[in-house]
Amino acid sequence: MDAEDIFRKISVGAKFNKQKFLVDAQRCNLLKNKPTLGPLLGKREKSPSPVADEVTVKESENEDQLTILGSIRVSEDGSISKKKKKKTSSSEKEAQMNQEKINRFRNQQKISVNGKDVPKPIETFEELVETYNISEDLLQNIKNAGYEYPTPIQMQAIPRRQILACAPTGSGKTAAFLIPIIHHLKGPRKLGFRAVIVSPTRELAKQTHRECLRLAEGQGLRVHIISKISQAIKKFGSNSSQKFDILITTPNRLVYLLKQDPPAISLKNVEWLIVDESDKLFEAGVKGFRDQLAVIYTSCENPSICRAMYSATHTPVVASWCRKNMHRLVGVTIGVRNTAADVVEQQLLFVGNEAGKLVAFRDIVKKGLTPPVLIFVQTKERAKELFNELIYDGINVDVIHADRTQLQRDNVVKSFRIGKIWILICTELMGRGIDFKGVNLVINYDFPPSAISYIHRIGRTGRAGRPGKAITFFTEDDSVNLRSIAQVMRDSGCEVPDYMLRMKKASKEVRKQLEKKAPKRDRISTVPLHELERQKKLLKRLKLKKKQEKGQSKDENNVLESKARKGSEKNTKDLPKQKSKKNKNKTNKLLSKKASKKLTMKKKTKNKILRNP
Ligand SMILES: Nc1ncnc2c1ncn2[C@@H]1O[C@H](COP(=O)(O)OP(=O)(O)OP(=O)(O)O)[C@@H](O)[C@H]1O
Repeated sequence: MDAEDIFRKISVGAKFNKQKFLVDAQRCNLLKNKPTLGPLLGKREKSPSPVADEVTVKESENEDQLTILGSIRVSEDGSISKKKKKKTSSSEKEAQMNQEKINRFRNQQKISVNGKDVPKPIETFEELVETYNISEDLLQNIKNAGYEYPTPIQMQAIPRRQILACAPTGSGKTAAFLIPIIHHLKGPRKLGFRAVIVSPTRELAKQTHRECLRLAEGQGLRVHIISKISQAIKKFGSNSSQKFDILITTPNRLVYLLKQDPPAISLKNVEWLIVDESDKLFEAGVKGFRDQLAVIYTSCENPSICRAMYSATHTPVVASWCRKNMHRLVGVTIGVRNTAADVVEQQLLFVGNEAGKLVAFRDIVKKGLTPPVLIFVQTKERAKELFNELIYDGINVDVIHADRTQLQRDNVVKSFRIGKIWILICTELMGRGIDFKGVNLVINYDFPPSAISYIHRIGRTGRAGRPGKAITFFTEDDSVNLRSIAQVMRDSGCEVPDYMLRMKKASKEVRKQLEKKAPKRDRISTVPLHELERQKKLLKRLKLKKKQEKGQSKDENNVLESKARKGSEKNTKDLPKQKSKKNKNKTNKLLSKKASKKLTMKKKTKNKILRNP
């Protein structure tokens, strides 16, 4: 048995540092003489890098031996000798054993970490009291929320560190960042905001606000959300009492306040900055918030600030920014990055063409559908069209999109939460973060613009470990992202036809284009086009007629008004001109009183005359 055979036997399943191994292999002349090791060494033709050369020199004193795995050494003649074990102290041994235990636990929970001195994950919430000294009240709030055990992301993220966290949809990321904030702020102060949480939509900000109030109950912390800008300017400005602690906001509103002259809010005492849905907020362009995030980032001047980025999806842009800018960063990933929650049963449904979608949906309804259901479409126009179709089907349906007023949006969300609405048609606006408990089915009526969007959309079901289902309609026009979405499905254990995975990958440019601009689709309507045109014309004519009628009655009113004005002008010749409507009315009342007095006087004198001719 030669060195190579021994190496093969003992290296089954081991991970190698190619660079280091290259050096060792060279030392034993394995590279020159034994080409069979090629695949393990990567591209063999390449000469070792200067770093490798350096290592070769340093390790030259061991030239007669090839170190393969930690404690085993192979001499040139092939015999194995046990490396003299370095004497380890009992405390070192204990530390080693503890680390092994931690690693085993992380493996069980599918937690992977990177960074230096990563804190030990907690196994129970009670541990937070013992190890991190969190208050019994906070622990009680956690329990009152119904959280018995921490989820994997909570296990690893609650111990305070700057963090880049990636964990599946519905896995409890919100509490993972709220609990450490509530604990570390240690009650109210008069320093202005000390924690800022940025969310991409107002709906998500409101939801996080609610969760924060629930977890911070009894702690005295003042948790705010920016509802009305005008109110916020007065409330948080420099003249205010600075009696606020946590702010949950969308980037635009906060930036608006920061850009006032003088700024209507100060972030100088912020100790925590949380960027929720970080990959969304890092997106540049009209749909992204990158510039706004930069303004917020620079306004948080506190040098000991702790920043954390959370999302269910990981993008290299966020990761590289964090690596460059966040000191002692800890990276935490739960499960496999960029996969859908594995509790969601996913299905792709070929519907032929646009008209086929309505047929397919009605078919699903016929077979029986358990509400609540979310239906995603690509634009607000299509959301309105689909709503107009389904409203006549006798289904309890409503729609939410950016064109609806804030009050309407709030009411729809509320109604859907309490079960008043069974089916909610929505756009990408509701794709991220929204936690509707118990959504049974997500229908992607329009194909998602990217695999990332797909993961978030279908993540509205299957939350907190509950099962869920997602059906995605597709037509021949949806081939660009079919492959990547099929891959996401396969990665989370769903069956997909092989041909989808073999499809040609669309170029990055084409995919980006699709993300920026939704593809053109036939309108959603069962009414034939000519009938639709006829209805449109009819509606136009009706509107015009109404306008004309209004105009006519306006003209008539104008004539009457001008007559009345002339009359009153006569009576008010000696009065100063009245400006406001209120004053005008007062004058008219006064005049009419005077007139009626005159009239009664006249009548009285007339009667007198009549009585005493
Ligand atoms: N430890 C826990 N035990 C049980 N349920 C929990 C726990 N932590 C959070 N939850 C519940 O899980 C649900 C999902 O949590 P959350 O909204 O924080 O998910 P998320 O990871 O932020 O999802 P998304 O990526 O979609 O934003 C919520 O209803 C929340 O109340």
